[in-house]
Amino acid sequence: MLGLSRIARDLCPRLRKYGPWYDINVYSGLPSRQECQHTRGLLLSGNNNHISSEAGRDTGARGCISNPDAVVLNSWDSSYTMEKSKERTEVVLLATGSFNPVTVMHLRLFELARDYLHSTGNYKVVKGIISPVSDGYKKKGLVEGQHRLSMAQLAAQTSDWIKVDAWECLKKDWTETVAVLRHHQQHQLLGKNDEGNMEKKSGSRKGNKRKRDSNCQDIPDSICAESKAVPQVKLLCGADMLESLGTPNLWKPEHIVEIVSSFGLVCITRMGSDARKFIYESDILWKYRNNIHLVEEWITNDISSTKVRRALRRGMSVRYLLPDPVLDYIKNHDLYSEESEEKNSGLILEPLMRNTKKPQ
Ligand SMILES: Nc1ncnc2c1ncn2[C@@H]1O[C@H](COP(=O)(O)OP(=O)(O)OP(=O)(O)O)[C@@H](O)[C@H]1O
Ligand SMILES: NC(=O)c1ccc[n+]([C@@H]2O[C@H](COP(=O)(O)O)[C@@H](O)[C@H]2O)c1
Repeated sequence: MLGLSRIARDLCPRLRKYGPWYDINVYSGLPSRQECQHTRGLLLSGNNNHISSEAGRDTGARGCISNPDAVVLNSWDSSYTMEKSKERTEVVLLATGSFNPVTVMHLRLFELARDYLHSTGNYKVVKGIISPVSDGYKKKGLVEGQHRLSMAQLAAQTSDWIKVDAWECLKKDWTETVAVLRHHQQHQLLGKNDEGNMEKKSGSRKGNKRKRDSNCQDIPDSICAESKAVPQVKLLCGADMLESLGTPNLWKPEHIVEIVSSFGLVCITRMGSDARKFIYESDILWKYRNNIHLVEEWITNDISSTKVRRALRRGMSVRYLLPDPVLDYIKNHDLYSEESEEKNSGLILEPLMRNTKKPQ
C-alpha cells in the first residue's frame, strides 16, 4: 500500500509537466461515479485498497477511487481531456432480469442505452451483458434457468456486442443484484490486469488495442502497461425495475446506495412507469441523479415477457416479438403452458423472503 502511495507521489512531477490538470489527489473512501465519469490514467491498485495520498493541492484536478477494487488517477477538467485525448469512459452495460423469455425489447434496451451514452460524448459502450436470474429467485412462472439462458444466447447471436453470462443464472441460490454488479466489475478489473500481464510477458503490443498514452512516455513500462482505465459496469434496466427499488423489503437501502453511487444506472422509459417522478420523490436517487441516465424510448414498445407467455398459453402468435430462433426453441421444448405458469406459485419471492424481518 505504501509502495503504491510512493508510486503516486513519484509520478506527480512527471505528470505535472503535462499541465496543471494532472495534479493528483488520491482519496480514501468511495466517491460517487459521477465524480469519476472521465476516469483516465493509471490503474494503481488491486483489491480493496483505499489509498489516501495527497500529492497535489491544485483544486482543478483530482483522482478518485472508481470502485472498491481500483484506484485510478483521473483528470478533473473533463472538457479539456475529452478534446485532448478523444478518450471516453468505457462502459459495460449489465441487464439483470428473468428473461422469461427474452424478447426483442430486451435487446432494444441495450441499443437504446448505447446510443444515448454515446450521444453524451463521454462514454464508449464496450460490451452488453444479459444476466438471467437464478431459479432461486422463485418468481411465479419462472422456467428453468438453463432454458432461459439458451434462449438469451440465441437472441444475442444477432448482436456482436451483447453477450449472455451464466454466472448468476447457474447458481442454485438467488444473488442480489449488487453482488452481480460487483462480480462483473471485478471481472473487468482482472481482465485488464491479465491483458497487461500478457503484454508484459510477450513484450508485444497488439495493434491499437493498447496504444501507449503519450502522457506515459517517461513512466516505467511496468506501470504504463496498466494505464488503461477499467470499464465501468452500469446497471441497465427498464423504468419498472427502477420503480421496484421503492417496494418495501425488495431491496436493501445500502444496496440501492451502492448501485447508484458506485456503479450507476441506465434506465429506459417504459409505459406505466414514471421514472423521472420516481427519482424526484426518492432522496437517495435524487442525491445520485447525475449517475442515473434516463433514456427516453420514443418508439414506445410495451412488449413484456408476461404478455408473451400469456399469448403463448392461449395459442396466439408472438412472432416478431421474439427472435425467430427463440420462438423455435420455445416450440421445440414446449416451454410455456398453464402448468409452467404455476411454477413457484404460492412461494415468496426470494428477496422479499430474505429482507423481511422475522417477528421476534
Ligand atoms: N418494454 C420494455 N421497456 C422497457 N424496459 C423493459 C421492457 N421489457 C423489459 N424491460 C426491462 O428489461 C429488464 C429485464 O426484464 P424482465 O426479464 O423482467 O422482462 P419483463 O418483460 O419486464 O418481464 P415481466 O413481464 O415478467 O415483468 C428489466 O429491467 C425490465 O424493466
Ligand atoms: N435486492 C435485490 O438485489 C433485488 C430485488 C429484486 C429484484 N432484483 C433483481 O431484479 C431483476 C428483476 O427481474 P424481474 O423484473 O424479472 O422480476 C432480477 O434480476 C432480480 O434479481 C434484485
